[in-house]
Amino acid sequence: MPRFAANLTLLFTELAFLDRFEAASRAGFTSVEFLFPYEHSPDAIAARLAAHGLDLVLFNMPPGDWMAGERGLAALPDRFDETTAGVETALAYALATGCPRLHMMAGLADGRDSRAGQAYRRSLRHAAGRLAEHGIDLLIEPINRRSMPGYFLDDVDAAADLVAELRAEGLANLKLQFDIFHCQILHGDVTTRLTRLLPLIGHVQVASVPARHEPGTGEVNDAFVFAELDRLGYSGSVGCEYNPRGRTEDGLGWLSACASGRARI
Ligand SMILES: O=C(O)[C@H](O)C(=O)CO
Ligand SMILES: [Mg+2]
Repeated sequence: MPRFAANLTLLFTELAFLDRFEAASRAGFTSVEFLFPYEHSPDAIAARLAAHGLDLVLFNMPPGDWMAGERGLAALPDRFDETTAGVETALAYALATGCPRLHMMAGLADGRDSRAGQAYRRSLRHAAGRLAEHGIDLLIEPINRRSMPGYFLDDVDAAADLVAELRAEGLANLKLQFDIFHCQILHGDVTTRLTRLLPLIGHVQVASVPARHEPGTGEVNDAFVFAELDRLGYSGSVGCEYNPRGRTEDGLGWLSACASGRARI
């Protein structure tokens, strides 16, 4: 079975953010991810990770004004300075915590807008260069527009093509963030895409479809997908980026079902 990372933005929300690290460790997780750490210092995050023996496997670069509805800056032509400042901010957290990969969100823009496409490539080239200096990977994630209306990058195959294009230019640390939840909503055909795109994938995430709850509670046989990841030799993590149906701990039975190798969760 893959190594599962607790997403501390969505899980254990019964607790304050900094208290979620201990809860994740107590629940048996050895790694975590989250959207944004920026309300806390890098040292505070690093201290919680160390105190509870957790690895941090992913977080997002600053997304602009999230509360005002912004969902990233990279494809916004007039926000490059803020984008580059965000890379430096995220890099400080990654270096303090040992996080090996960062997700750069594109923002709300028309995917057919050439100016947005040029801005996106400029942002990715800059960020990949800065992160490569420290051996850190840069990830981009296609997100379905039902979950995030207006999001610039909303197609898995187009995202993979862009990763391949820029990797061929030399951005070897640019990788695809493959969220099973978004892929199922956008396209279906999840395991075929996982197989075809595996060389480009830097991180996987999971949630049930359509409700975005615990794995195994939706239309996808998530246990089958996890077994396929094993068969494919995927050595990364699977981020548990779902909204628990009740108390987080009460919904973790799927983890032990996976560990026991049960065919369905
Ligand atoms: O929503 C998602 O699936 C992304 O992983 C994310 O972090 C932006 O919300
Ligand atoms: Mg995701």
